[in-house]
Amino acid sequence: MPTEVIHCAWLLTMAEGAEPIPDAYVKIVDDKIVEVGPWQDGVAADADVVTDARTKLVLPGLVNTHTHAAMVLFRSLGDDYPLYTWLQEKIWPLEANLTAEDVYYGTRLAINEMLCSGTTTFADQYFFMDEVAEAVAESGIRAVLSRGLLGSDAEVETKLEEAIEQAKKWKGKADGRITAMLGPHAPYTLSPAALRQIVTAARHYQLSLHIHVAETRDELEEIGKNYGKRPVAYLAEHGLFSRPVLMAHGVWLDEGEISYLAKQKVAVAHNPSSNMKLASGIAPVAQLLKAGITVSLGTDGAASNNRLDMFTEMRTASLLQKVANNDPTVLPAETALKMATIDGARALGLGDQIGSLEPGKKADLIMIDLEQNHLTPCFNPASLLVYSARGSDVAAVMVNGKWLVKEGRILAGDEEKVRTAAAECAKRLAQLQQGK
Ligand SMILES: N[C@@H](CCSC[C@H]1O[C@@H](n2cnc3c(=O)[nH]cnc32)[C@H](O)[C@@H]1O)C(=O)O
Ligand SMILES: [Zn+2]
Repeated sequence: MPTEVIHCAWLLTMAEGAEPIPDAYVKIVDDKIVEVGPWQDGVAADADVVTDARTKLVLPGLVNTHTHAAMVLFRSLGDDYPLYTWLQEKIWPLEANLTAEDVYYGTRLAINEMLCSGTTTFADQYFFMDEVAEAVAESGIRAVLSRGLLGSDAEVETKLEEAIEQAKKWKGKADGRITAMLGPHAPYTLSPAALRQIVTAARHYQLSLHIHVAETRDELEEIGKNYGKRPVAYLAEHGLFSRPVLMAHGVWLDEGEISYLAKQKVAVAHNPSSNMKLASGIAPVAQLLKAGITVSLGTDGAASNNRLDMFTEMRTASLLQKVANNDPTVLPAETALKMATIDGARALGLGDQIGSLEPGKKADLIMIDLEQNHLTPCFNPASLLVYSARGSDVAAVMVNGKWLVKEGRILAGDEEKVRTAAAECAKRLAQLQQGK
């Protein structure tokens, strides 16, 4: 059993009520954290490896709770449109030509981008889930995967069968780093019958649901026109909330819906950059938090962000709520950090395994290099992380007790190969689109 002790300048455990600890240590045995605390002589006496991080800040790995990883292939191919136009005219035609190989390399590229910017767990909703899972398994990252379900009832039936098989096949694989959910896409891409079928399957196989809800005003209007209801009521009518739900966006929610979602213990994945770029609106994050809802952060796909950098999302979430509420005390740095770590873990049903650095939890942690102009001085580590740091400040990343990034680079050493292969896939897809 290899034992590693990390000696760091600052430690943010993100444990309930814990303050940042200066001159601290983390002790790791195999894939788990066994001790944390202020550095003392002797704490590393039984260590096989002592990592000197006395110029670094250590915190839990960040949790990206909503993305479509392989969409990195479409980065910059459909900028500056509203959601429906973007999906129907730009993205879906591109996705129609995607192959399993494209999704594999796209996901590998996205994972490299995420790891290098401090994300250690991501929740994905895409297709070719076997290839997504292979990419996760090979890269060492942790993920909660769902196969997106949308289309005609017949299509959904086939995709649902596939999704159930894939969920069974991958659950707990890659040393327990992979878990699965079902991914009904959105209220406007599924019929009531399809929705009910997905919910029935989720109950039968005890799976949670990852779905886009109340993202745009257009969605509100369309669901209103078709069903005479708001999206949450429509989904509730078909039993969606009888399962644990990870709700992406939740931009257009009223007070009644917010208290209903709190009662149903729905977690909301807030994607501030995507919401701003598509001009979808401003999610009522301050109100959601006040209602006691678990609010986490996500990047959404790189075609609507266009980064997969959770530091950007922490900063943007905080600044956006301040200006929207005309109140600079709203969403302070500590809250943004919680959303990106422990609350992200809770939103994915992994709160007892990851999200904070506490004995018994998995060793998923990141290190920030403090010896940089824009990170000096360090009076308040949480503030520094949310308002000043960027993804590129991540020096090292450990997932499940294994170092995956050191000196800011992927240790596996195939970054360039993945980048070249993904760029080739993207080029082919863009050309196919143009040739139409
Ligand atoms: N097209 C696939 C399933 C797609 S899964 C996830 C879908 O979500 C789409 N998507 C990405 N970002 C957003 C968003 O912000 N709102 C709604 N859908 C999105 C994405 O393009 C993708 O089509 C099939 O044939 O089975
Ligand atoms: Zn999305």
